[in-house]
Order: sequence, then structure tokens, then C-alpha cells
Amino acid sequence: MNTSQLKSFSGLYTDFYQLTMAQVYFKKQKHLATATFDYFFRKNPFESGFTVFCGLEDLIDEIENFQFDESAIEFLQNHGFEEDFLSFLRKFEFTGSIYSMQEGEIVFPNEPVLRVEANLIEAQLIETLLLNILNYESLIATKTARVVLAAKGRAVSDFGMRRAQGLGSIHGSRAAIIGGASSTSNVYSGKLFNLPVAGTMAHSFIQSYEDEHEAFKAYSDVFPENSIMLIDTYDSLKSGIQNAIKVAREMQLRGQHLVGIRLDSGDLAYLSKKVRKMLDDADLKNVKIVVSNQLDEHLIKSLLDQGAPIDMFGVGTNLITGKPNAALDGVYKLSSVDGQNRMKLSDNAEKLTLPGAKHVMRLYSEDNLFYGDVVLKTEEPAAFKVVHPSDPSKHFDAGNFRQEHLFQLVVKNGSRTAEKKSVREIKQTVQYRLEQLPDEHKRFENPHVYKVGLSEKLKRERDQLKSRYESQF
Ligand SMILES: Nc1ncnc2c1ncn2[C@@H]1O[C@H](COP(=O)(O)OP(=O)(O)OP(=O)(O)O)[C@@H](O)[C@H]1O
Ligand SMILES: O=P(O)(O)OC[C@H]1O[C@H](OP(=O)(O)OP(=O)(O)O)[C@H](O)[C@@H]1O
Ligand SMILES: O=C(O)c1cccnc1
Repeated sequence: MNTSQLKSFSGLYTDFYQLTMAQVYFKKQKHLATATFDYFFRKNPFESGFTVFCGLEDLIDEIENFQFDESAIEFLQNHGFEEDFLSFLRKFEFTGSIYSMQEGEIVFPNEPVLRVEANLIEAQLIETLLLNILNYESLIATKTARVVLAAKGRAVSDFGMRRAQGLGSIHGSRAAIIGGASSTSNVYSGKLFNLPVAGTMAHSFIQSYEDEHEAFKAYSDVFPENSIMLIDTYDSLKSGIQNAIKVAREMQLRGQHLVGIRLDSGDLAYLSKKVRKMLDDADLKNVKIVVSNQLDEHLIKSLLDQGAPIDMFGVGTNLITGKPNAALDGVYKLSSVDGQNRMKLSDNAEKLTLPGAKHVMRLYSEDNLFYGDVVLKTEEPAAFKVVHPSDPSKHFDAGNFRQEHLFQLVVKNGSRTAEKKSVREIKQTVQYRLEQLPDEHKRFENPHVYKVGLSEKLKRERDQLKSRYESQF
């Protein structure tokens, strides 16, 4: 299966139950009911104090192209779907509206991040696609943002493609760049999303030559402006760095400059310090040190705490797989049908869903940093009294805070409302918004929990609806 084949199956990029439910809605004439769904998640990944919202532009692209072609219809025919429903699917397109936070926004558990308003059948049929795209890209953008924060201004390159869960790396590398990586090794995504691609060299390249110096020399002959020598194939200190210095000197004689060396094993703090000294002593102060080998945000922080003079980190497995979390728990929940509020009950107050169409306001503290978010009904233009979702004793007055609307209409009648944003623009949004997030939410150990409150009206409606449901048992 190649990815262009995947695209032409867009309507089938779903869970089977979406299609069976859709056929029931259609048969029972319920499909044209209007529905509102919210996308939100309950827990930040990686014990992080924040999540980066990523994947919106990809989602809009897919929604604009969401269709059932003849081969999809034939497949569904073979699975027993009925002719009248299949005729409906042949003409199917998403005609609803999507309100959303901007891609690259810093978002928090239990607040709606995106709202879909559409016919019930349309809103239902895009669920799996929406969750698949937003959950994965947000996971990887969040992981990368953490890695980049740990790197404290040093470059981070995404090396993950080979260790990704299959084709996931296509969108994963996009999310990595949005999360703050400076480059990716992933050429396919580079072309697809116009990402900066870069790389060094593999051990096999060095091994293919009789000796290491010959390998370095060959590479620098062909790429005199862009050589980063991998120095750990045999012995980083006794062989690799000696040969790299030799080649760097030969390059200098030709008026060229060795960009860097890469360490991929051993004690990276110890070795980078030794290598830095050897390079400096050889008057090669501009040659950069790149390291890789199962890195993540914690190892990078540790290496820098140890004083390792590293200029760039290559991060693969842990970044592209979102280790150790594997998934963002984002969900898509119905909040109204034909204007009637709906909610899902739970014994756990945190898991109650919020009824009706909602939006989110961000409150700013006096120093212009994020203070907290408030979930409101769409008819509420500003936040006043803000209440804790489950602890009635906790509330505050939002009147004194600067407030910012986080939701925008991004799809209207099935089409994008504004020009598509580039990866570069979205990456800048992440950077800028992270600067506005106070440090206590960005630290790795026990980050301070960000406030997400409800408007008094929303909380009242939720509690009333809950009591109404419960009185029927
Ligand atoms: N100074 C350091 N402090 C903390 N972690 C480090 C340090 N140096 C390396 N690491 C990390 O420790 C792990 C090293 O693993 P390990 O010793 O199994 O691999 P290796 O050095 O690649 O060994 P091999 O020589 O077998 O390839 C990697 O994740 C690496 O990034
Ligand atoms: O450790 P990660 O964070 O996943 O980063 C990617 C790894 O992939 C490469 O190793 P690999 O052994 O696959 O190939 P190589 O022979 O080129 O080193 C590279 O050298 C890194 O070690
Ligand atoms: O360019 C590199 O050095 C690279 C690319 C992918 C995986 N590991 C390393």
C-alpha cells in the first residue's frame, strides 16, 4: 500500500462501527439531525505540563477530500451495506463547520480544542480520521517540544523515520518540525510538507572503505560544504577524531571547512568533552559536535547538566514513537443533537463530558503570560465567574484578566475558511506560545497544573443535565 492509494480510500480510513452507525442513521432518517462534537484529551502525555496541538491543517486537507470512490463502495457492498446507503455514500462530502484552536496552540487537559458542527452522519464519519491525525501529531509535536526545551537553544534533528510505526513517520516528521526540530532525516516528508532535510553518514559507509580516513576523505570530496563525520565506528578517541581532524586540515588547505563530527555511542558527556578539546587544540573551534544514541529530553538535560559541549542532538526512536506514552488519549464526544444538550455520565467527575456548543477563553496574568483557560458556552462572549470543574469551593473572578478567544471558524460548509498555514508558520506559533507559558508548567518534574475552569453557566447546565439523566435510572 502506498500513500497515494491511502488517499483515494479516504472514506474508508475509519473504524467499521462508524459505517454501521451511519447506515442506521441513514435508514432511520436521523442522519440530517444537526450534531456538535468536541475534541479534547484528559491527560498530558509524558507527565508534561502542556500539550502542543498539531495536525489541524492535515485534518482539513483530508476532510476536504473525504469521499467514497467506486472501489470503496465495492468494498462496502461486499460487506453487506445496503444499496440506498451506498448511493448516499457515493455523493458523500463533509459540508459542516469546524471551530478550532490554531494549530501550534499550547493546550491542556479537559478543555475542548476543536468543535465540529455538522449533520450527525457527517460528524460521525470523520471521527476516526480526526482522532488518528490529531492524536498522533499532537503527541509527537509535544514530545519534540520537550526535547527542544531540554536542548536549550541547541539544534535537534529528527532521526526517527526508521524506527517509526510504519507510515506514521510521514506525519510524525511534520509534527517534529512543528514541535521545534530544526531538520529531519525524512526525505519523503521533506518533499510532502516542505520541511528542512539534513543528515550525516552511517556506520556502513565507513565500513565500506578499507580505512576510516579514506571514507571521510571521499565524503568531504563530494560534499565539501556539508560533511559531518561519524567518528565512533572503530574507536572515537583513538581513531575517529584523529581521522576527522586530519580530513579537516586537508579541507582547510583547499579553503574548505568541516561542519562537524557525530558521536553515536559511549559516554557522550565524557567523549564530547575530550573531542571538543582535541578539536580546539587543533584550531578547529568551528567544527560542531553532534550526538545521537537513544536520546530523549531527560538524557539531553542530563548531558547538558554534565557540561557536555554538544551543538546538536539527533533524536530518533524516542521522538517519533512518543516513548514512553505511545498515544495521546484524545477523544471526540457528542455534546448536542438538534440543539438538545447531550453528555456522557461517569462516576468520575473528571470524566463527565461538557454539554452543548462551547469555546475557550485564555486569561493572561499581569506579566502577559498564560494564567488559565475558561470553557464557556458559545453564547457567552467573555468569562466572568470561573468555577473548578469538580470542586465547588474553588472559583475566581475572570473580570480583571485580559482575555483571548482561542476558537476560530476553520471550516465552513466543508471548506477551509483561511489560507493554509505553512509548517514554518505553525512552528513559529509553537515557539511564541511556549514563551507565553510560565516556566512552572514547562519543568519536567511535577509541572504545575494549569488551570482549566468552567463558566458558571456551563457548570450549571452540566450539573442540571446530569441530575436529569440520573433521575431517569
Ligand atoms: N554521559 C551520559 N550520561 C547519561 N546518559 C548517557 C551518557 N552518555 C551516553 N548516555 C546514554 O546512555 C545510553 C548508552 O547506552 P549503551 O551503553 O547501551 O550504548 P552504547 O554506548 O551505544 O554501547 P555500544 O558501544 O554497545 O554501542 C544511550 O541512551 C546514551 O544516549
Ligand atoms: O538512537 P535513535 O534516537 O533512535 O537515533 C537514530 C539512530 O539510528 C541510527 O543508528 P542505526 O544503528 O540504525 O544506523 P547506523 O549504522 O547508521 O548508526 C543512528 O546512528 C542513531 O543511533
Ligand atoms: O543523518 C543521520 O545521521 C541519521 C539519519 C537517520 C538515522 N540516524 C542518523
